[in-house]
Amino acid sequence: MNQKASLQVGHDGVAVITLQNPPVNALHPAVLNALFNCLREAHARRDVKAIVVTGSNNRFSAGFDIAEFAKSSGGGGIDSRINDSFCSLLESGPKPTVAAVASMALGGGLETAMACNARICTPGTKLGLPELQLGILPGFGGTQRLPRLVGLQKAAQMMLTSAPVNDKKAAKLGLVDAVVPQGKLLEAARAWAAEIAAGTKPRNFSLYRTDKLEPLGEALPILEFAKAETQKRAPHLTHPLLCLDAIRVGVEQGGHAGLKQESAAFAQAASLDTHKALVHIFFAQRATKKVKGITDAGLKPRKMKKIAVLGGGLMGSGIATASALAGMDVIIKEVNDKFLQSGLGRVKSNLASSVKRGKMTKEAADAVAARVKGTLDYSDFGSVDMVVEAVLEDVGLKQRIFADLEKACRPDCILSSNTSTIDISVIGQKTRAADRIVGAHFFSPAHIMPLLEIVRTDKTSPQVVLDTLEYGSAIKKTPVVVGNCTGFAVNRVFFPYTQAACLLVDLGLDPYKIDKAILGGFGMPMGPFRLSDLVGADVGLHVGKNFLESFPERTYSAKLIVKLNEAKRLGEKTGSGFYQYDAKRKAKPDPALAPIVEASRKEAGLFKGGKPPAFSPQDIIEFIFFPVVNEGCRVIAEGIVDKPADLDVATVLAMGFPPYRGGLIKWADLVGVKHVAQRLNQWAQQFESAGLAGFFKPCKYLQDAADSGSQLSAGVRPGSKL
Ligand SMILES: C[C@H](O)CC(=O)SCCNC(=O)CCNC(=O)[C@H](O)C(C)(C)COP(=O)(O)OP(=O)(O)OC[C@H]1O[C@@H](n2cnc3c(N)ncnc32)[C@H](O)[C@@H]1OP(=O)(O)O
Repeated sequence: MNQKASLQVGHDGVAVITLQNPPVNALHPAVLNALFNCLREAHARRDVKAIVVTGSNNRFSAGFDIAEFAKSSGGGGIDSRINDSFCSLLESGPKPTVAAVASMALGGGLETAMACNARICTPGTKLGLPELQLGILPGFGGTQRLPRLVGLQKAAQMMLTSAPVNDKKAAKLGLVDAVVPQGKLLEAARAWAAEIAAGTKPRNFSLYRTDKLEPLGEALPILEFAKAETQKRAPHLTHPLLCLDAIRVGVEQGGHAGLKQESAAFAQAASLDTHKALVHIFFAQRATKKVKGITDAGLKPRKMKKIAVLGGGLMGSGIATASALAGMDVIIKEVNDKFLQSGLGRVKSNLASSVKRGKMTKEAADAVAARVKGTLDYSDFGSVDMVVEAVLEDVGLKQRIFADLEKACRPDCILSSNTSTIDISVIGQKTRAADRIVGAHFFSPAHIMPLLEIVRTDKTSPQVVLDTLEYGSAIKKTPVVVGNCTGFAVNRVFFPYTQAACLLVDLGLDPYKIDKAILGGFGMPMGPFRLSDLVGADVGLHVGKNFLESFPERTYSAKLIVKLNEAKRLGEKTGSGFYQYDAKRKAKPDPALAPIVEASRKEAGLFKGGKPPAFSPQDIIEFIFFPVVNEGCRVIAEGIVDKPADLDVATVLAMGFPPYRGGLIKWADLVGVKHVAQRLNQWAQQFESAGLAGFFKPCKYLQDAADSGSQLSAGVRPGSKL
């Protein structure tokens, strides 16, 4: 069995307990059990005077085994009594303990280390309590020991942000007692443990320390402030408040009372859907890199060393920036010197803004910028491994470019397009290079947004998909492989989003009320109308036409967007759209929108005046998102995504769908598939006479899941007919 802990006693009388569970020594219950048994043995043995706890493969531990959370409902079977006893055995057993920490001590890993009487780590180690990211809180005493080791202010910040600290910071804060080179770690930890046993070094008990804790009069306001900030920043989340509460009880009533509160709070947080959703996203995000028929086909990914970007506009310069930041040499090609210089300038200003935000030094930024060269022709293209085309959305232009690229590039060079609306097969129609043509769809701003949609056609070779996956990972994006269709996965799934919102307005609802329900009520970063203003009503109109052409039976042709275009209210870029904007692009409701809304309603003929229909914020959320779920189900059924969870990751990373709701499809499962189907059917019937049944009618995948009681996340069953 790979999940264990082993015990070795040296001539110095120090027992070394090693946690073993590759790759990150996650604390599976079997590992915890073995640790407990090793500890009991070490404490009992006469030849042992002190104990060192460490991890195999130069890593301490990434915390409790998250896969256990996914298996069980509610807390992964963590039993607070056992946790209490293993940590108190580490801290207050007969013999002193020292944690020898390399590489990482996260979550339960750090909590194990904090229960030891001293901690020594290696350079580069990251230490933190990221449990809140998983919808839970520290459950092995972290809420009590961290504040006592580093002070309340810092501890609360570390837990609430889930951000780890590095070895230097940890030493400064007093979280670790020493930092030593990797080769000296065990030796130093053994010596430290022996010295504690000999009484030449103090034996510290984190749970009982008070020297770092702020006095009560200061501590309580710190926690109150943190609570108020959390409620403002994350109004939908309960578990951060449960965490703060456990800290407060410990500060007020002592560490043991705090531990008790922590256990109760942990159990409560673990029973909530937020926890299930966030654990799902944790694994889903890692699984996007595993694609059937691609990553299991025995192929070896090639590393991209030099890439060319066609077009130095907003997207092209962002793609060039991300690639250069990953250490690649980059050529930007433009049509004239003026455009080229502005493209190169954009790369520099992207980097300058990273310097300004303290993300990198000026020297590092200069070195990255030096890797980006400009050109006006194809003479250098023979040396590039991959091209990303990011020119205007014009089929003819793209086809000409790809024909030129076929001549200018090596026959193994990947030819990719960043198009968001054009069929990838059509782009490559004038070449004989269909097997190495692929979509590389970035989201704006390309150097910041974390998602990369990799669009494969039925001709794209598995090797090219694999290499593009490797490129995506290299530039620190989460790559999701999708099939070729209108809108690919993200834009396609989200096309009913604005349409449903416009339909609600035509039914008599106030657009600002709709945005409020989706923003504050649901937790999207912005409502559909604010988003439309950001993207531009002209772009919205163009994309809407694409969908109308591809899916006429289920597209609500929103007049509201047409009317905004007619009024030249295109959104942020023209200073007004659904909202009006000040010089700082701050949005304000605009009374001048009313006649446009009225004209749209008149043309739609769905609202006869009087009182608008009663829609609660929850109704608004469901009316807008259930058609989005329905389209997501079509995308799953058609095999556009490799697995439903890919859609969850894509919607979270590209659209800002709240991760604590699990992504689009997981959310629908948590809400209840039957409920989703029932409401869609109800609206399909209600709006049939207005010709809108198709907009709502559940697709077969969704209806079948509702009828059979299965989850949408389960994916298409082999052999099922959809
Ligand atoms: C009671 C306690 O308070 C509760 C807890 O401890 S909850 C756990 C708290 N710990 C965490 O949240 C840490 C989660 N892990 C991470 O942040 C990152 O994985 C890491 C920083 C450790 C490593 O990152 P990176 O090098 O990019 O590798 P990454 O791909 O993420 O992980 C490597 C593998 O380890 C797995 N893994 C990482 N942490 C894990 C954990 N705690 N449990 C189970 N598996 C874990 C990943 O799923 C991945 O598996 P795969 O190769 O099969 O996809």
